[in-house]
Amino acid sequence: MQSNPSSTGSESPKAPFVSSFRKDDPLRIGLCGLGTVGKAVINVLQRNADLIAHRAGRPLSIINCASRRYYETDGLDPDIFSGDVLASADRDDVDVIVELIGGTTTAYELVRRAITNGKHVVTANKALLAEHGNELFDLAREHGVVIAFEAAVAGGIPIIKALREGLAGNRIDAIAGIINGTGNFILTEMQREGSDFFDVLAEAQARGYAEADPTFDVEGIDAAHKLALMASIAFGMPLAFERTYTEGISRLTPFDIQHAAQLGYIVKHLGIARRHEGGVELRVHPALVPDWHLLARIDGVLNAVVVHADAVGQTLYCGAGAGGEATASAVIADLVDLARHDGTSTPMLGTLLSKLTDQHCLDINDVESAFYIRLFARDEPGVLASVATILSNEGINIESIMQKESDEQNGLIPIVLLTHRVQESRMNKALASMADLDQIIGEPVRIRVADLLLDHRN
Ligand SMILES: NC(=O)c1ccc[n+]([C@@H]2O[C@H](COP(=O)([O-])OP(=O)(O)OC[C@H]3O[C@@H](n4cnc5c(N)ncnc54)[C@H](O)[C@@H]3O)[C@@H](O)[C@H]2O)c1
Ligand SMILES: N[C@@H](CCO)C(=O)O
Ligand code: NA
Repeated sequence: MQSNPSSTGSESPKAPFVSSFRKDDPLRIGLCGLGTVGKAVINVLQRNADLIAHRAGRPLSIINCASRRYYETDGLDPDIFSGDVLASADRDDVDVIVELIGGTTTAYELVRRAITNGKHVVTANKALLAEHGNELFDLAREHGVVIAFEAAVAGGIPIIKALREGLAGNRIDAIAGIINGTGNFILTEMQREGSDFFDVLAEAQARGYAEADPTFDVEGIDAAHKLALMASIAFGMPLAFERTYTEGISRLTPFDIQHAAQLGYIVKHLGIARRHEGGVELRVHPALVPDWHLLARIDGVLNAVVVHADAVGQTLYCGAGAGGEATASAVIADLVDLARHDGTSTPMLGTLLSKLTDQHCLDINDVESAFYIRLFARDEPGVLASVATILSNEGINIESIMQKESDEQNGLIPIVLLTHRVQESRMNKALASMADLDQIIGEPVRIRVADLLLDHRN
């Protein structure tokens, strides 16, 4: 593969890797990891070989494939298979390593080794990039190669290309999205069928949506990985995964999902990144989305990202956020980019790495939201008045309140209320005071109401 160090925007500070073959020769791929995504990459590359070669201007050829196990059904010549992924990075005949093994240990070693050997890397591994990206992107820059990662964020949706290239003329003010397919699949089933959390998780795993460690999906870590990557491009800042506020869906109950629906809201798990005067807000958590909003209608494994930008306004990107072929679509798009040109002319994070500027990340306690609150109270007079007094003492206005019939089994009354916007620290104080009331049983539940800056009412 030929690199052009003088191309505008190049991140290569030193002599780039120049391979021995001409532009019309195949792009030589070392595919590492033959799981859900790896197998799908093979399938799609084989099925659409001619049209991909036409578009790329040359064939894309897997010349080496490494994974723990090989199956005949993987559809590859067994002669190109090896059990040693790290050895793929040392081969002289490989131009690009496609890292689809996942995790942050061997994958980290593999990617470092590929880069130091002058190979481009295409990866779907958001955990690796969110945790080690600042170092790995720098390493790639030093060696004149790129790390391409469209598949790492929102699966098949071309959101990285949209943020980095399509919106390059805009100041991006906010991003809000459903960016974990497993989580959205679980919430959709809980909402529609009142299904049990763990049954739905098992189905998402069987369909190949979930991470090797599904805690990453259900505790919001995977979404935070993806949000950090998008925020870096949108705001021109280094990756700030460790400063992203992260809360998952594992404590949501069908009770709250159904009560939110009665109030006109659908519970979704959102990643939100927003620019403020004094910094940025990076947060991942469940949120109530008004049922008329487009994001409320994104169901199952679908992902959707809304971007708010100064020139274009709001744009919405929607599609399959997980699954083999959908993710393979994004992996192959990156490979086609590399086959067409060397890729080093587009900054990997949309801004030259040397020009990225760190931003202050707001503490979640300083962020303002409206809240859904649910309490279980003893069926005694005065409890509503006590709750209202606590809220009023913190300057919190109530938007609406629902007091339900007492539950026949435990004799407790569910109280569900919506508040106006308030700083999170004040809400936390109010919740602590409510929990201290004798009549309140168990921990109060609070879910933020999404403030999406949008009005897609239709
Ligand atoms: N599945 C999805 O929908 C999806 C979507 C987007 C991104 N991703 C990302 O893509 C990557 C792969 O995901 P997947 O779902 O295909 O995972 P998977 O578990 O199905 O496949 C991983 C493959 O890599 C192999 N492997 C792992 N460690 C290895 C090692 N040390 N040596 C040799 N082989 C090894 C495994 O044997 C397996 O074949 C992950 O980073 C994941 O986060 C997955
Ligand atoms: N486990 C991830 C895969 C796609 O990144 C999800 O469910 O969204
Ligand atoms: Na994508």
